[in-house]
Amino acid sequence: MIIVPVRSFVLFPGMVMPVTVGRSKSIAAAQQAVREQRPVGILKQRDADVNDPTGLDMHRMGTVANVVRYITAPDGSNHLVCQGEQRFQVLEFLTGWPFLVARVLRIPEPTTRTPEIEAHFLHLRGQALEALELMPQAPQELTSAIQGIEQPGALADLAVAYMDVKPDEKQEVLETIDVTARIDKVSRMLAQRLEVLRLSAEIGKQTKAALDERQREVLLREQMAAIQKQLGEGEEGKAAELAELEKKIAEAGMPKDVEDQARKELRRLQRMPESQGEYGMVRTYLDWLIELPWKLPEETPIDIKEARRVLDADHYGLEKIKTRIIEFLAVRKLAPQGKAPILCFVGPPGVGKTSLGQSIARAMNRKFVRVSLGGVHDEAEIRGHRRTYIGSLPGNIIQGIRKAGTRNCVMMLDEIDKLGAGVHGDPSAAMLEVLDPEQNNTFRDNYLGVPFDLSRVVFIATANMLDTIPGPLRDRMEIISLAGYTDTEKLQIASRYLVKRQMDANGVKDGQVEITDAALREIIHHYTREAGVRNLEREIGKVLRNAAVRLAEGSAENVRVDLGDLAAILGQRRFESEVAMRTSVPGVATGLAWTPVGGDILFIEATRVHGGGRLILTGQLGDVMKESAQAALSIVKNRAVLLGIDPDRFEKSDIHVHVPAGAIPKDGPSAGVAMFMALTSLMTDRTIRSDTAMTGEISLRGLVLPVGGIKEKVIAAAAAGLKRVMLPARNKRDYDDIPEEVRQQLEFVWLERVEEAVAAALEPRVDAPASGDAPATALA
Ligand SMILES: Nc1ncnc2c1ncn2[C@@H]1O[C@H](COP(=O)(O)OP(=O)(O)OP(=O)(O)O)[C@@H](O)[C@H]1O
Repeated sequence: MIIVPVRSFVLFPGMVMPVTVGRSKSIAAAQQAVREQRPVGILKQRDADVNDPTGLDMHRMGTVANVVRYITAPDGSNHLVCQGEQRFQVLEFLTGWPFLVARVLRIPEPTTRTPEIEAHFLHLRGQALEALELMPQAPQELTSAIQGIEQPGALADLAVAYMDVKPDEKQEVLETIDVTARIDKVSRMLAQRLEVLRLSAEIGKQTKAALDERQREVLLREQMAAIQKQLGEGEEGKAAELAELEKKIAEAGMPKDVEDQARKELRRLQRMPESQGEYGMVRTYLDWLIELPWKLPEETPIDIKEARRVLDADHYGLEKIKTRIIEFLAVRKLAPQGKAPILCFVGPPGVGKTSLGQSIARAMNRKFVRVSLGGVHDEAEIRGHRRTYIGSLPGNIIQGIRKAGTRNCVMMLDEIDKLGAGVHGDPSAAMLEVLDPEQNNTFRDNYLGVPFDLSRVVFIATANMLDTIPGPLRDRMEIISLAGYTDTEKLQIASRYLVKRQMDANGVKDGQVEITDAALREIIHHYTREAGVRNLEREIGKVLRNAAVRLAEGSAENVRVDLGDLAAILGQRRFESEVAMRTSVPGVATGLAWTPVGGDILFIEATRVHGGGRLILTGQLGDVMKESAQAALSIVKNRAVLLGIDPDRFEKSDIHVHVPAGAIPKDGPSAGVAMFMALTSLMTDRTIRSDTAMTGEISLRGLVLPVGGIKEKVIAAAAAGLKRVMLPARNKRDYDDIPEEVRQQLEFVWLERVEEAVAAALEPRVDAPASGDAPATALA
C-alpha cells in the first residue's frame, strides 16, 4: 500500500476529509495512487516536525482511504480528498520506492453487539448530542449524522474525529480496535469536554444577562437624565416648577374660591412623584386655571361715532342692520352692566354675518373669537368633560375664552341653528345657560369645576335659518335677518370692498389692475348665483391672480379687465337665463322658493299623458306641496268652463306635475298659485308670460293667501332677470322690506284671487298648439 504520511492529522474510517500533501515524496505517492487508481494508507508521523520520515518515524496503525479527488489549488498547493475506509496495521515498510510503501494488514470493524456495547453506544450518543447542543456553531448535518449512525464503533470514530482533542489522543482511539474500549475512551473524553462546554455556556449566559441588565439600566438612566434636563426637571427642577406655578397662581387674579382650589391642587402636586401619570393631568389642569383671563381688563368706553365709521368702512348698505347695531352699542355704552340682548344674524352664507360680528368687536375695541356650534351633539362639547376622563378638556366656550385671552371679548357663536340634540345631554340646554344673563356669571365648566364669569362676554350668534333654532334659545336672542343682496348692491360691494380686499390679498398695488363695472356685472350675473357675495369675492380673486401673473411676468405694467376678457380667465359663463326657454310651452310656470341660502326661482311643469284622470306628482315633493297640487287641480276643474277648457279633457288623460331642481327643498304651500297656473296653462294650451314669476298659497275657493320669505323671493326674481312678480295681496306689508332698487326693476301684481293671476299672466291662445304639448293635445 502506498503510504501518505501526515504530520498531525488522523483520518477515521467513514470520514471524507481533504488531506494536504506538500512534501515532494507525498505528492509523488499521491499521484502514483491516483494514476493506478489504488487506495492509499493515511498514516500519522509520531513526530510532526520530521520532514522526511522513514518507516521508523511512523505510527503502526492508520486508515485505508479511497482517493475521491486530487486537487491542485490555484495557490499551487495539492490536496487529496480521501474517504476513510477501514483501519490497517503496518506489517513492514518496503524499500526501493521513491515514497513510503508498506505491506499492511487491513482490520475489519468488529460487528459483535452485546447489551453492554449497546448501553455504551446509547450513552455516547446522548453525550454527543448534548455536546452539539452546547456548541451553537456546530453544523446541523453533524447532529443528523450522529442520530443516524448504527455502528457503535463508527459512532466513537465520528465523535472523536470532530472533537477538539490532541492528534495523539485521536491516534490512540484509532488504535483501539475493541469497540467497548473505544467507546469508553471516547465517552470519557467527551464527558470532560461536556463539563467544559456546560460551564462555558453557563458563564456565557450569566455574563450576557448581567450585561443586558446593566446596559439597559445605564441606557434608561441616561435617557431619563437627558429628558429631565430638557424639561428642567429633576428634584430641583420640580421645586422650581412648583414655585413658578405658585407665583402664577398668585398673579392670575382668580376669585378667592378658585384660588383655594388651585392651591389645593398645587399641594397634591407637591406630594406626587413626577413619574406618576396623574402628575401631568393635575399640571395641565393648573395650567388651564392659570391661563384663563380672570381679571377684567380696563374697558374703554364705546365711541358711537367711531363705531358708525367702522361699520360703514367695513360694510356697504345694510342700513337697517347698522342702525340696529348702533342702538345696541349705545345701550351698552349707557348701561355697561345692563343685560344687553344677544344679537343673532340670520341669513344665507356670504352676506356678511361674520364680518359684521368682527366689525362690532372692532367698534367696541374688543377681542373677537368664533366658536363653531355646527354639528355639536354633545353637551360636553360646550360644557367640557369631567376631569376623571382621560384626555378631558374644557368645553368650547371656555376654550374660546382662553383663545381670546380676555373675559370681555366678542364671542361669535357660529351656526347656532345646527346645534343638534344627541344621546349625551342636550347642548342647547347648556347654550341657554351660557346665554342667560341671570346664570352666566357663574358658568360652571365640567372640567374646570369652578365657576367662571361670562357676563362680560358679548355674545353674537349666526344662523342660516330660523326654523331649526330651538325655541327657548330663539326667545333669548334678537333676530336680525340679512336676506341677501341685489345685483346693484353686489356691484357696489364688489367695486368698493371686494376688489380692494382681493388686491391686498394677492399683492396687487393700487392702480395696477382695473376691473370694469361691466366685467363685475358679468361676473355677478353669469358666474355666480348666490344671495351673498362669497363666490363673487372668490371669482374676483381669480381674476386678480390672473392679472398678478401677468404683472409678475412683466408682460404688462397695468392690467384692465373688461367684459370680453372674462371668458379667457374664468371660462364659459356658468349661468344663463333659462326662464324664457323653459316657459315657451304651455304647462310651465315660474315659481319662487325660499331656501336657507336665499331665494330662488323654480319651475313647475305639467303635462298630460293618455290615462284616466289621475294626478301624478314627482320631484320629491313634501306632503304639503302635494296637497297644494291636488287643490290646484280641483280649482282648475271647478273653473273649467270659465277658463274655456273642455271638461272631458280631465277624464281622458292623466296629469303629471313635476318640479325639477334637486337642490331646493320642496315643501310648503307657497307654490299653490304656480301649480294652479301651470295646470291652467296646460289645459288651455296658453303659455304663461315668460317675464313673470309668482308665489302664493291658494284656498279651495280660489283665494290667494299670504306666504313668507317675500323679500328673498323677490330679490331672486330680479336676479334671474324677471320683470314681474305676482304676490298675494296680503303680503303688501312686506313691500317696505324689498330693496328700493329691486322695486324699481320689477312690476308687482297683487293677487286676491286666482282669476287675477290668469288675467295677468296667461298669454292669448295661439292657434297652432305649441310643440311640447302636441301629443297630449292629439290624445285629447
Ligand atoms: N355689505 C358688505 N359690504 C362689504 N363686504 C361684505 C358685505 N357683506 C359681505 N361682505 C364680505 O363678504 C365675505 C363673506 O362674508 P361673511 O364671511 O361675513 O359671510 P357670513 O354671512 O358670515 O357667511 P357664513 O354664514 O358662511 O359664515 C366677507 O369677506 C365679507 O366682508
